[in-house]
Amino acid sequence: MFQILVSDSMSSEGLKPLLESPLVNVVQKKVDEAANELHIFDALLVRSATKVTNELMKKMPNLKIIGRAGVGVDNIDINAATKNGVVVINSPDGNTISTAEHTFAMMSALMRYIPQAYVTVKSNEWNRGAFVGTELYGKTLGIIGFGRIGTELAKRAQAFGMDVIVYDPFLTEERAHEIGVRNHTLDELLTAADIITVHTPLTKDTKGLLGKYNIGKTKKGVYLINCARGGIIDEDALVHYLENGHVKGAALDVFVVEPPVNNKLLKFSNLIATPHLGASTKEAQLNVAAQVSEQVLRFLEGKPVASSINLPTLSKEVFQKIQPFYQLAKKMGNLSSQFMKIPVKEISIQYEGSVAELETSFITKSVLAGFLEPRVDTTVNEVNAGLITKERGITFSEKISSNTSGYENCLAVKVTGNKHVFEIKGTYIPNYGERIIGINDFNIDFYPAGHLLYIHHCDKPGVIGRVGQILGNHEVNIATMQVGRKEKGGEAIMMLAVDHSLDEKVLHDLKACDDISAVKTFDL
Ligand SMILES: NC(=O)c1ccc[n+]([C@@H]2O[C@H](COP(=O)([O-])OP(=O)(O)OC[C@H]3O[C@@H](n4cnc5c(N)ncnc54)[C@H](O)[C@@H]3O)[C@@H](O)[C@H]2O)c1
Ligand SMILES: O=C(O)CC[C@@H](O)C(=O)O
Repeated sequence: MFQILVSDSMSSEGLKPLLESPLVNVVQKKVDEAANELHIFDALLVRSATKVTNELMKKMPNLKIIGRAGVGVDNIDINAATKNGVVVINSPDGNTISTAEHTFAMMSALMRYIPQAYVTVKSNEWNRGAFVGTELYGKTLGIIGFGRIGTELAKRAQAFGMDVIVYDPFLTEERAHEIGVRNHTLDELLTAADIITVHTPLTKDTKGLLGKYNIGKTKKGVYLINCARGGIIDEDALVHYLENGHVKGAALDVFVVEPPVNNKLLKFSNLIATPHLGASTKEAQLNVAAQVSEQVLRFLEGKPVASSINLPTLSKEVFQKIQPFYQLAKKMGNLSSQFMKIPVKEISIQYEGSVAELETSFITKSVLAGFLEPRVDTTVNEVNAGLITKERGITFSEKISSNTSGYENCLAVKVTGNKHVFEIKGTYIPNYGERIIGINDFNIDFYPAGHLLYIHHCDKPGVIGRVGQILGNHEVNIATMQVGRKEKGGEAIMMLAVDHSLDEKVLHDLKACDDISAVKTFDL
């Protein structure tokens, strides 16, 4: 019989599939309370309170699967789970509606001073003049991050007669059109919206997305809402703009540190807050617990699971053969995504030579996982990449090519957006490693790892020297440098590996250089 530890509070209705199964025994205890019996458990079910660290996993040698009843897996050390051979699953859409509704409730409460007014009535005050609110009707709601929750929120706001504009660099026009919203640039949204709400994952691109500079571009009197992850709205910047009155009010369900300790934001009467309650409804808790219970049971019965976010489902032997290509594919997908920071409609992958004889569908999923990684909240892997790609309105295809590029094996990825196409080619050379051998029409040869700097320039004497000079002036050390061109004196590209990530000032100086038409950086 399998032993299951449920360490955070979960809906017992949702846990029914496990509680009623003759295959498993369910123990509902906090990890600390189960300290002496941790070694017996095959599965661990958590919400966000239990921190699943490598140390905890080491105390659970029988552990096979961790089920997260919710979306974010930031409380689980996924890398350690993968290394320890533990599958991690989550329930990506079980709490979407609840979180969208909570955001809507926060917006209404914010604009009508409901929490502030409630406190005064309970203190026997009757001060109607102090709480003159603002209608939602006719206001422009700016949604940053238009995934599952952003979409549900938009539908509700439209029903209230709000004008909804969105910013999501990965949203396709078709999908925006389907839901009846307009996708804008971030600057357009910031200057046009009366209320701005964020629904992105917390990534290196979204951390502090609404910081001092960007909030400074918003309308005076703007309202800001964060029911996604603490830190997407920079907390110090928000203090600054609440203090000077530029931001009229803010609503937060999430904080950088939870529970917040000595947080200056809490002193503002025009800031309303809830203790991470987005997913706290009976329905959401039932959904997420039921989804996770069913998947855990399937897994323990040896059946495939749908929402695994870390481990592949191949046999060890097959996996070993494709592992080098799997890593190359992931990096190529990731580079494509970083090159094309715009909506994408289609991804096609072409296989040539010996790689074409392997299990290419798995390598394709690895390209997709690498592509999605910078764009989504949960860890994407070969198990869920296809599904998430389709959910994002992106089609994908693979083809075996009879081309001969001169390499023993070659992988080509083509990413198509509305106006732009990006192509990248790679190969794996045994005992030598992964190489990127083509970018768009340029032949090049570099190792895809670390901090990379890409420059599109004119093939003229002195350009490479000026690049070296600028990097030197900024104390940036160049590890390697490769150049590719189509013809003498024409367009050319260079790819440099540098010792650390580059800041805006370096990029600014490079972009200001004559004969340089594009500069991009990548961290792999
Ligand atoms: N408060 C809560 O209790 C609660 C509950 C559920 C989810 N969440 C959080 O809400 C967030 C959104 O969840 P979801 O299920 O809608 O996720 P999702 O993955 O469906 O949507 C996220 C969207 O953000 C977009 N995005 C990524 N990077 C971006 C960027 N730099 N700029 C603009 N958009 C960007 C993606 O394209 C995607 O469309 C997550 O952080 C999740 O953890 C909070
Ligand atoms: O467990 C919770 O209530 C929080 C869930 C939420 O933040 C999520 O990411 O799904």
